Amino acid sequence: MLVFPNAKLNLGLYVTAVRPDGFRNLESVFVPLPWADALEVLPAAGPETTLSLTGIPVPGDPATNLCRRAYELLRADFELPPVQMHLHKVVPIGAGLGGGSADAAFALKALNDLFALHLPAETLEGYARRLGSDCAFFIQNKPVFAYEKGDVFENISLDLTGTACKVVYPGLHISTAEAYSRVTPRAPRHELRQALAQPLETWRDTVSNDFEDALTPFYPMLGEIKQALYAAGATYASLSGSGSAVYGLFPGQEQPPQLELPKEYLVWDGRL
Ligand SMILES: C[C@@](CO)(OP(=O)(O)O)[C@H](O)COP(=O)(O)OP(=O)(O)OC[C@H]1O[C@@H](n2ccc(N)nc2=O)[C@H](O)[C@@H]1O
Ligand SMILES: Nc1ncnc2c1ncn2[C@@H]1O[C@H](COP(=O)(O)OP(=O)(O)O)[C@@H](O)[C@H]1O
Repeated sequence: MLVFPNAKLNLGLYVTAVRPDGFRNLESVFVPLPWADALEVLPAAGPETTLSLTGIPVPGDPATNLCRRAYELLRADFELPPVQMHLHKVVPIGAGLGGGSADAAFALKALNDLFALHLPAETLEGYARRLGSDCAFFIQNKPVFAYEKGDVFENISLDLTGTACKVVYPGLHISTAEAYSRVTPRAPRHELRQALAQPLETWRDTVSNDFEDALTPFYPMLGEIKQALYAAGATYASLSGSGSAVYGLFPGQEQPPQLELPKEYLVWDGRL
């Protein structure tokens, strides 16, 4: 079975409180971004479960790769045969695009389908929450208002389908834990669902990401990319999640414009 774990963008992100478990409560809107890895999951030819990797190198021991952890989590509850998995990594890591979380969630969905476990979305979301705060979003993979740890969702009627978008990753791996440690929780600046219900032209003044304010003084390139996106005609631009990817939205355009950027930056151009 071949699946394509896609990334996500955060439209606005407020870090609102430290929780008793040490994690933070947040408020954000998550939308799928069609920049994707490729993940193949097959019954193993031999007795061992294996994971092979190509594409962007994934830091850490492959035994702790989130695809592998997704398999082990289900195997603890179901009689799964060994599998052979192959992940071709395309989405940059430590980018605020949720790429690792997507791999984990798509691995759960692929195993559910491959072995006809018939687990409903809510059950898969429960497993996904155990692998990471962002993971559960990718089970249903549709725009949602996310709160608590970013793993509880409310449906929203926001349709950005077809909107031209440019995502710029400056090659800077910001760990999520480091990013959270730099943010002081505070009350949301605006009611996010109300702000996003207004025309996209107004978002620049009302929709913000607390990580952007906290991280830009340490990484000025984040502010420079955002300014370049606005100078190129973006209607809205922001850091995604805890960074370091910055995106611009160009509604009404066929494709986002070309930008002069350092050669080492990774850029995704497309439509949502
Ligand atoms: C910031 C966000 C916003 O969408 O995305 P990314 O920038 O990573 O894509 C998410 O909250 C990232 O979720 P995820 O990447 O799954 O984080 P986890 O693996 O659960 O946690 C990594 C670390 O981040 C911190 N953490 C994470 C989530 C949360 N609600 N509060 C936290 O304090 C904790 O220090 C934790 O040890
Ligand atoms: N399949 C995977 N893809 C990406 N990262 C993975 C994967 N499996 C485990 N990881 C670990 O997760 C970390 C990425 O997490 P994070 O900084 O939250 O990035 P992201 O922006 O992709 O959510 C990496 O440092 C890596 O060690």
